[in-house]
Amino acid sequence: MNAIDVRDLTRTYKSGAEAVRGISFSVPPGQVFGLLGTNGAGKTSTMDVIAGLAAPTSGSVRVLGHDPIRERRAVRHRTGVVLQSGGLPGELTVAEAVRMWAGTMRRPRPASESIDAVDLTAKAGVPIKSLSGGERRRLDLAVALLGRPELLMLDEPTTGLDAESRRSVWTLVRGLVDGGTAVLLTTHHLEEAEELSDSLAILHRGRIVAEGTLDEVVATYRAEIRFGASAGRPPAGVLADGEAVEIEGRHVVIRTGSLQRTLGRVLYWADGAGLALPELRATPASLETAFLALARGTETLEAAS
Ligand SMILES: Nc1ncnc2c1ncn2[C@@H]1O[C@H](COP(=O)(O)OP(=O)(O)OP(=O)(O)O)[C@@H](O)[C@H]1O
Repeated sequence: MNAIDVRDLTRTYKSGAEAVRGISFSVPPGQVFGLLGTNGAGKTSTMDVIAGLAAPTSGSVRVLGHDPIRERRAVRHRTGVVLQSGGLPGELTVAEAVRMWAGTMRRPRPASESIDAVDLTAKAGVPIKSLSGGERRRLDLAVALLGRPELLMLDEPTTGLDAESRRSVWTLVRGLVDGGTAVLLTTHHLEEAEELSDSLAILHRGRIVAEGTLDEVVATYRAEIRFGASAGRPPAGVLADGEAVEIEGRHVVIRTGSLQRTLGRVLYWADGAGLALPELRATPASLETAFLALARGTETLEAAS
């Protein structure tokens, strides 16, 4: 059974804002599903429905086979959630807060084990209000881990964490996933999505615009060759159909579905013309390329062909 099944989900706010406009995806056990997107794309609106905090406007959501609102009791003990606003009382110490949460669970891990898993043992006696932003984020994660969840929902879990803490959270998440936990992850850190996601979807204005494994998503975007505009555009015949050439600022930019072939042609042209291509750079497609293409409103290769 899938940890999450989302079918034709929409969510419209009272203001009329259509935050989610008909999305479907599934997350099997033991996998990380990355939900990515531009600001306001609908990630948090989707996560809230899956976490049982809001009802869908239409469509259906199943979490571990259950309706996350109507069958909340069946779901609550089997899931862990890290949302953007962790709401633990600031007067309590780290250890007190984690023990308090453990008291509400059926078979919690020992509080010290959860605290240790997020490297907060040295801060166990410190009041939450004195923690740094990154330490609070790790405390939220410690609480989410307490119930040995089958599904972890992580909404931007490493925002505000330094590079070392971020990596230790990644290692922790991968360890849980190797043990069979499913993870729904939203993040603005593309490196994090690349590092953790077994599959991912990119949301844009409430719709999924790209979905699949990292390789599948990236393969639908174009690689880029760029060099100084002083060299001029390659003449007709150098590039194949469907390869776009533009002048962007001081650079000639060529976007292509076949980096090796196009680069070969460009270099052959430049050699023949006795041109040195200033600041030549060839960049394969990546999640970053995909995002920049979204921001520019550029079509994917599939849509363009
Ligand atoms: N409570 C609300 N009332 C009305 N509109 C809302 C509400 N919450 C979010 N929205 C709108 O819904 C859309 C999606 O917002 P959402 O927070 O789900 O996006 P997001 O992908 O999580 O964004 P970000 O990356 O900026 O956190 C946005 O246009 C936002 O303005």
